[in-house]
Amino acid sequence: MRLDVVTIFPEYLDPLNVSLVGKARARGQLDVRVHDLRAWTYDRHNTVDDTPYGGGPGMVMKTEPWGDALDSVLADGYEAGSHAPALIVPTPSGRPFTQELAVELSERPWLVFTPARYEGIDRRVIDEYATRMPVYEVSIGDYVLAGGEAAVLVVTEAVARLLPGVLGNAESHRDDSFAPGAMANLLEGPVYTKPPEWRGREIPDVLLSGHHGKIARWRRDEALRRTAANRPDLIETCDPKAFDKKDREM
Ligand SMILES: CN1CCC[C@H](Cn2ccc3ccc(-c4n[nH]c(N)c4C#N)cc32)C1
Repeated sequence: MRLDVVTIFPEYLDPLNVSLVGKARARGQLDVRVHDLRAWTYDRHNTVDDTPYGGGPGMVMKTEPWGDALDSVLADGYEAGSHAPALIVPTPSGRPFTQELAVELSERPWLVFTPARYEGIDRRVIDEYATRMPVYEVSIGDYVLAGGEAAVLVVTEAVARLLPGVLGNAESHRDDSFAPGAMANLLEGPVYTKPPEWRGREIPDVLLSGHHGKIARWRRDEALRRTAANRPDLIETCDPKAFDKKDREM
């Protein structure tokens, strides 16, 4: 998979050099290219913004730098293979970014991110590229950030960990929250490791029992309890029949 990011803060994407994404890049599983939008400005001040038509607060990012930047990035054609790019536009007015959408994006060969700043990008840029490729306007949550770069980090990590070979078996995303199956749409339960006693706090006996069926049932019950407490909205989306089937397997 290839990821391109066009931004006025390229250094904001430095975390893509470390940890899971950094390792995937080093192994050649991920090709990440970060571009400074100001490289496509030609005035003395490297201007990327201007006042909004119709008035209002803040500034709007100009069409020309974005158009020149995206044309340049897309011209690569990704070795002119059958690599259809998709544009990923972080915005508070976008569709919620979910695990389901992460799975959908992880199946695409090429993602081009356009994290904006100020009050966003002149709408004509999105409309222009929507004539050429799929555009995903996504929001990472119901709060307002100052720009889209944090969303690029979030989406990239959520997508990269789903790519084949990026997570080792030990870190499998099989039991992820929101992954399909009996644990679908359930939050993770509590986790424990050595020492067996810490400041008078011990490990739940079932986890020391070695009885895999009981452990699996306990973990599911804990996930249900935590989901009911923190995300009751997800409870209705669970498939109770999946639990019966899972119980029969335990
Ligand atoms: C007051 N104005 C309102 C419009 C947005 C302005 C800041 N901004 C400019 C570009 C941009 C991109 C994403 C986000 C963002 N905020 N919250 C999320 N979940 C996001 C996501 N993905 C925010 C952004 C601030």
